[in-house]
Amino acid sequence: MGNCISRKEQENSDIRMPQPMPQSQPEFQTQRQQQYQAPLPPASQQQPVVLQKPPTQAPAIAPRRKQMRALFSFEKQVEGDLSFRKDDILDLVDNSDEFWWKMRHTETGETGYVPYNYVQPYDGSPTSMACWFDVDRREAERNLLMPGLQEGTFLLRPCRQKADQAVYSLSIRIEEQTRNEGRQIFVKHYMVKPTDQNGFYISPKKIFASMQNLVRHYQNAEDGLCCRLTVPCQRKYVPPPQFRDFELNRNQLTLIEKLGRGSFGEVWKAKLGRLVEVAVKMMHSNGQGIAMNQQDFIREAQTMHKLHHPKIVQLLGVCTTEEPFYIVTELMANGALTTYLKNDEENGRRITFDNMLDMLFQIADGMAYLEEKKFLHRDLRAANILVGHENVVKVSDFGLSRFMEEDAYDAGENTKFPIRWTAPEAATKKVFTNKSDVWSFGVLIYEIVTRGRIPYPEYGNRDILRMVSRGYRMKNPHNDDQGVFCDEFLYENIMLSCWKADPSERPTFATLRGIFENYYVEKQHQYE
Ligand SMILES: Nc1ncnc2c1ncn2[C@@H]1O[C@H](COP(=O)(O)OP(=O)(O)OP(=O)(O)O)[C@@H](O)[C@H]1O
Repeated sequence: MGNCISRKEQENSDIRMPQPMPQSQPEFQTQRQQQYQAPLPPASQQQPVVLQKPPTQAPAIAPRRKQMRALFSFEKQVEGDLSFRKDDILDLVDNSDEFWWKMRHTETGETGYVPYNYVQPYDGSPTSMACWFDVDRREAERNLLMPGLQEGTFLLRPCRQKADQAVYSLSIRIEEQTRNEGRQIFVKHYMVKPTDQNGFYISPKKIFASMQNLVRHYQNAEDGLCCRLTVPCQRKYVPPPQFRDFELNRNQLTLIEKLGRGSFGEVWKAKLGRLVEVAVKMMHSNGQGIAMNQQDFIREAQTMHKLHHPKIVQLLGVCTTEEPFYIVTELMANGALTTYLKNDEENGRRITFDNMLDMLFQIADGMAYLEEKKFLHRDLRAANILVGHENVVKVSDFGLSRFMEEDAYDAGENTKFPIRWTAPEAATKKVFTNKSDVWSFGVLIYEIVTRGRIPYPEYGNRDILRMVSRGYRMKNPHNDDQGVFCDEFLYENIMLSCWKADPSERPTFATLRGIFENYYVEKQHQYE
């Protein structure tokens, strides 16, 4: 896990006093080649503007209209969309819709809709820089710890602790040779603060007139940072575009490969148009334990379509004009977490305890979003968590269990009802709340730390409900002989609190997210 320095440590960083330096290039440039792709000038010409008082006048060339730069290529899906290539510059025409912005291509003059998360501002602000990522600390670390990146790879992101101010964090990949553990890779974070005159600084002794100048300076010289900045972090994975039409045309889908089968039917990898890879879940409205009224299904899917969070699998659209219905979602490269965890065992255990904590943070983050939206999952377990690249995990299949037939809730041996994951009040009285989801989250922790073991391994379905209702709880699965690590804090303070008999005594997902975000700090605090 990355090494996160505290603010105090950061402020104590050895950032040296500035030397007088010549002025650098103007801050705002209209040519994107100049601003984003120009090779750096020789080191001698790359000195930063070092100013005690940055100039208050406006940038040399003020933007005439709001322009955006394309982060990824996009191919139009339906009439009215606008196709573009990565790095194209687009004029913003109308952003009144949350997800689809009307834009004009600056080269072709064509106008159309583009997904809002495929573009970034192109106005010289920090959020328009190639190194800008709109992510939190953990996500920054995940991006920077990917294999194959060079030391000094960096990104700029909002500082969550100071969300109300224009404070940023600069996150940098560090590699260090240690005596015992060989080469260690971690991430350091520096707070970048604004001055009253639109300048920025890491150390108040060295102030820059713009974020671009600050970054350029630390690309040239370490100057008190833990290492010199090298290259901006690459955006490796293209986010799924939100389709404008909720009802998709199934003729536009090309099924490629069967990925698996669940209670609702088969799941296929498919292409929508030429560019976008998706997953298609095929569902029959009746039979095999499913009782689905088309109108209910569409209504539920419409609600799910409006949920957007980096840690929940995005529902992109549906095909409901004929059977089987299709649910089209974002494709997750590594499939279900259960299989991913079990394969890890076979592959010689590459997922560390820190990786597991990181997964738990991501899941708690996604669930905290659903909690905030007052949406119940009802079937939270490792089989319904999907894995993307590099241990990215997302919550999937939320809300779908509503379409299971009532008798599927009988706790028989062969039932589809996930009795091992379900809170007693939900299993016995059908009272599903965010707190019953929290119970399931506690069981999911067990699955993760044991790398996919079935919960309550020694008991059959019928016994579990009876025993749990009488107060039985799974023991701490920590067992050195079997290679299971689960520390006391995780078991006592988190798993057992998720399994409190009284739902109101269980933590919220927002609390759980906070605990996993700062796990070691929270743990230390607990034992002080
Ligand atoms: N979006 C996706 N991206 C990649 N693979 C997926 C995706 N959705 C499902 N899969 C694959 O298809 C399999 C079946 O998924 P599905 O959600 O239908 O069933 P399940 O969750 O395993 O079981 P159940 O339906 O009982 O909850 C998964 O195990 C996973 O491997």
